[in-house]
Amino acid sequence: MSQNDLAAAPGASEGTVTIALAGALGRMGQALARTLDGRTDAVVVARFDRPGGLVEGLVDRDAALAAAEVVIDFTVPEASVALAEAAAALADKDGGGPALIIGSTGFSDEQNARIAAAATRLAIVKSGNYSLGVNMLMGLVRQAAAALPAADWDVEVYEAHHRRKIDAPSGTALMLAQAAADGRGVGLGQVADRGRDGMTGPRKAGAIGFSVVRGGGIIGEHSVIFAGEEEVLTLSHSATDRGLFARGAVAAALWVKGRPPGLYDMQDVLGFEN
Ligand SMILES: NC(=O)C1=CN([C@@H]2O[C@H](COP(=O)(O)OP(=O)(O)OC[C@H]3O[C@@H](n4cnc5c(N)ncnc54)[C@H](OP(=O)(O)O)[C@@H]3O)[C@@H](O)[C@H]2O)C=CC1
Ligand SMILES: O=C(O)C1=N[C@H](C(=O)O)C[C@H](O)C1
Repeated sequence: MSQNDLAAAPGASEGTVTIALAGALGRMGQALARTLDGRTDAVVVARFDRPGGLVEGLVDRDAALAAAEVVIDFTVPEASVALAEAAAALADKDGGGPALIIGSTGFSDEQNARIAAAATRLAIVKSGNYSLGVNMLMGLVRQAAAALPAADWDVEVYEAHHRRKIDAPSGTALMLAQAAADGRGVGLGQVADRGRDGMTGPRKAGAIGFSVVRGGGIIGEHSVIFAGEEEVLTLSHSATDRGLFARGAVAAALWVKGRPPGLYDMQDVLGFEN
């Protein structure tokens, strides 16, 4: 498929954001295709997935980068980093190239740094969760963590996902823990307790603990538990359909078009104060 064919995709027009889907064959790629089906404000002009093997309707990554104004990427960390660096190279070459919406999770610190470097050259929105509810929950968690003294209230983050998820804790759990750490004015790296097993001894003062469940088809459950000696406050979110994340990612794609280079998140898209 040539760039001209792509530009002539049904529904594409001046007031439309043209979108390429990375990870098109995956669960989120398919949810995005369903969400975008029939829309005229955001139109899919290219789809791609893991290289190798010809699948009808897919193009290669570089053709997709050349064709779209925004790439929505729900894949794996190494693919997202490679995509960001390829898009940054295009931006360097002729000031063109698409903006990115990155939904993948499970990044290492080194991978996050490479995406941040790419974002000095193009606009990237990156979030571990594109739902309105989770982004609202982050503010509530920050507020509760700031108000409840760490000496009396222990923070635990619980998450549950389907049996096919490959990273843990989830990107959302890490974002919620970060919000709690921000509320307390501490570094998450210093207080995170990511695995308990055996004779652990008593709970470390000030720790933010994680619990991870994997099973069946659970779409995404998250709770932040504030446990006091005589009362427990739990702030929770349940996702019941992946279309939720897809709609949020499309809203981010509409928002990012024409933005200057920078690393944005869903809080920026929603206009929430950080
Ligand atoms: N931020 C958010 O709101 C959300 C984030 N996610 C995250 O999105 C990611 C994807 O989730 P999900 O759709 O469930 O996972 P899937 O495994 O169903 O889909 C990922 C797809 O990406 C493909 N892929 C792998 N490598 C490449 C590559 N180099 N180039 C292009 N495509 C590639 C995979 O191919 P193959 O199967 O051959 O490996 C697969 O088709 C996960 O990290 C998940 O945690 C999920 C939901 C919401
Ligand atoms: O892998 C998933 O499915 C999901 N991943 C994201 C995460 O890691 O937080 C978001 C959502 O919970 C679904």
